[in-house]
Amino acid sequence: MDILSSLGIPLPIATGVLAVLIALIASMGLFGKKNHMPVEGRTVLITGSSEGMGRSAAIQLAAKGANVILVSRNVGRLEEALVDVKAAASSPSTQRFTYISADVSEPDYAAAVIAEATAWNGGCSPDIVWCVAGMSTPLLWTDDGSLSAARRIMDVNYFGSADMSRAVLREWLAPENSTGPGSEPKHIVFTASVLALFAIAGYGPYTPSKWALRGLADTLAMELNLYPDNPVRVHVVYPATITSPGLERENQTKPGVTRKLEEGEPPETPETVARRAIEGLERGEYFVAVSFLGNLMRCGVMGGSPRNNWVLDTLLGWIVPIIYFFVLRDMNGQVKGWSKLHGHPGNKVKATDLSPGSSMKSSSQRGRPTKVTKPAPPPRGRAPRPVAAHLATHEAQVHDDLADHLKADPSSVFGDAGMAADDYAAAAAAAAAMDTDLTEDAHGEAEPEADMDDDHDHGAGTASGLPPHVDLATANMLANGGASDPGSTMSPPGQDQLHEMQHSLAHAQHAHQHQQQHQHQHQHPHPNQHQHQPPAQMSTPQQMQPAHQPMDPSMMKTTEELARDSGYGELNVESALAKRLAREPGQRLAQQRRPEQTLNLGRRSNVEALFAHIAGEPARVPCKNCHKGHGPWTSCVVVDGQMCGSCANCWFNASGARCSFHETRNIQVIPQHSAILPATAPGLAGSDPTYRFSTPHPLLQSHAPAMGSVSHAGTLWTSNPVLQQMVQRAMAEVRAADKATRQLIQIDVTAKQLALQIAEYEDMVSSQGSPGGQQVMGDESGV
Ligand SMILES: NC(=O)C1=CN([C@@H]2O[C@H](COP(=O)(O)OP(=O)(O)OC[C@H]3O[C@@H](n4cnc5c(N)ncnc54)[C@H](OP(=O)(O)O)[C@@H]3O)[C@@H](O)[C@H]2O)C=CC1
Ligand SMILES: CCCCCCCCCCCCCCCC(=O)[C@@H](N)CO
Repeated sequence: MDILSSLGIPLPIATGVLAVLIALIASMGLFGKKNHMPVEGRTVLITGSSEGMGRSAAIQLAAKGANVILVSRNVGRLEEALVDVKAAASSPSTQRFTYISADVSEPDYAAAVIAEATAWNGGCSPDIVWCVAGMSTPLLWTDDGSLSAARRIMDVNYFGSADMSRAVLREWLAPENSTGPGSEPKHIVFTASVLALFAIAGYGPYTPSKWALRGLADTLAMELNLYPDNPVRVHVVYPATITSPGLERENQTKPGVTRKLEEGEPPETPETVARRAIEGLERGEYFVAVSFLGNLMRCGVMGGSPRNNWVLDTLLGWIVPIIYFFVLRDMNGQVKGWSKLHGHPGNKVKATDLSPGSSMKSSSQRGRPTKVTKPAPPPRGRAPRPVAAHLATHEAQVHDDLADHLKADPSSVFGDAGMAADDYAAAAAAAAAMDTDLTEDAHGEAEPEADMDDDHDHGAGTASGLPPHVDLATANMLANGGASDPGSTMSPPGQDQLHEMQHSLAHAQHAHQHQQQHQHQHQHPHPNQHQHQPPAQMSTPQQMQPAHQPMDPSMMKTTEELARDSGYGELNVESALAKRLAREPGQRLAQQRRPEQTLNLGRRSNVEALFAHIAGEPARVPCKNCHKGHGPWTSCVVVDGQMCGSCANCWFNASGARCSFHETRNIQVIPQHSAILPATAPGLAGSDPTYRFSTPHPLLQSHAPAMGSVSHAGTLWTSNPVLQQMVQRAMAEVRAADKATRQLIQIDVTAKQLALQIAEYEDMVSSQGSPGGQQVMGDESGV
């Protein structure tokens, strides 16, 4: 009831609602004995079941005795999910499980999937089909890319489910498949969202796709009466926020105001949502809401839809408009308040506009490139929100994976390299613009996106839509490891020269390495890692004040090596995050609380957890679970910006959702973009030791935003082992270098210094009027 009282809803109404709710629960007890959707021995096909709620539903239905067919695109993740689903089976000897890789957005994909499923199932079509596959790219409606996002989302969320329902209904409803009026019904389940019951600002590209599902379901609910001999039930599930990989992805583009508005309904884990959804299906509900507010919202929209319970739904339906009077007043007030506080959304760079390194400028400047930052044609319209990349990266990467059966990990696309959606857009643009020799990781994301552009109109929002200053800045970051600030980028000639110098330096170093291939491997940043280096990587001593531990290069071990030293042999390093961490300098040996315990390192996320434990930074105050002595290892370690903020211990064997550091537990502190983290966030920083918004070191200040791209924003390098390692690595590199290499390093350092000075000068010019060109506090925190 918290939300109600906080919304100022009078007590009598709240009490009335409560009374009806109690009646509702009681009536469920009275009417709810029969299981309307038994699954034991039956076959369930679930789309979108490799991750998130779909995966949890598959596991729980397996535990209830169902045979399960998983459907999604990424084979690697399907295989992983299949292992967990099999492990949950209640009678493993008789239950059967498989997966089918398919893209639900492909026109006419479903008939083939149903045919394959039917063949696998001994000629019988699945008894229950649950369409869960979905995606979301929250944006303001006038943002760049929102329309192409809407089309894409409609293809996945609506047509993906519509096609599947049609394919399976053509099977189920065929005359030769009649089973008689009394037979156990088949079930087609759609997955919508509470947003299909109550819309909030910022979900324009998404909400209609879910409303459309409601329309289709109502249609089918009536149409299915045409087939009394082929009983089929249709259902729609309405989750609110689910702490899934999908949520992490959508948060990359979510407008600040949207985050604020959705705080009213607390996030739930995929397991909880799946469990409540299944309970509702078993009760025989048509519209399945999985929370109290969800149920209220459901009763508020019933219109001509079939009711779960005519009496209660109607009673609640009378009350809900009164509640909405207050809710809408409050929410519209919040939106107006937001606009008062933050100004016209188009007049400033929103959180997601910020490429790493750009800083919030004074309001007169926001989003408007200056002469210096704008060397080529002006950007179109308002400050661009390069979102097409968000759409394209995860998605295109999966396409790519499917094509060559790579087991890459798109779920960590945004997290793994520490690059946000925007960075990928910029990276792609930069790649196109400069024909840069991007490192592997960047290729992985940038190229498929280019492919996507052929099919969709995303390209307009990315490569061509981005103002050149972003392209160049990001290209610079990619090329030299991040020493640039898009808000203050050098002019193209300077950039080009620097780039060339670096290019030749890289070549020379490479050649040199070939000549003397020896102990270099530990000191030399891996080519992939190079782009993740915070900007100060090769800075001069007066900038970096190297850590005073003298370092023996041969002492430095990678995380993977330390994992082996800790007794974990044979590791399957598959996910992008694991790959990255494996190469990073290890910080510690992993010490198990129970050394006799054998950890399941066949699971990719567990390898990530192990590596994170070795490479990460110890939390100042352990999370609640570690404090209680849970988790495999003896210390509480986090890798900034990874694993949804949860610690390595909690990430092990779970999604970390229970970790008290988990970002969705503390939604206000999730950085929209780490580049705009508030310099100080009293209370927040204090309450969560993993978020340390210390004022950037003065020497790093101008580069702190760029460091956002490597998820170290706001962390003092002196207290950050990764940065320390970087300094040490740089020292080691120089010490180990011979004369020729040292000369090259000297050129590199000088070039970077020059670039820094140009950048700083530009920053100064472009921030005239804003206080010192300093990072202005981010506006997403509500602080
Ligand atoms: N997360 C949330 O806050 C909410 C989510 N929802 C809805 O609930 C459902 C589940 O959400 P969530 O748990 O977050 O899901 P996730 O985003 O975590 O997972 C999505 C699943 O769908 C699959 N998928 C995505 N696109 C396609 C595609 N084109 N073809 C085939 N499979 C695809 C993914 O696998 P792969 O990438 O391998 O294809 C994955 O298995 C979705 O329909 C979502 O819209 C509703 C309310 C809130
Ligand atoms: C009578 C009723 C009272 C209403 C109270 C209003 C509370 C607003 C909650 C909005 C929650 C939005 C969750 C979005 C989930 C989703 O679908 C996306 N995450 C997917 O992208």
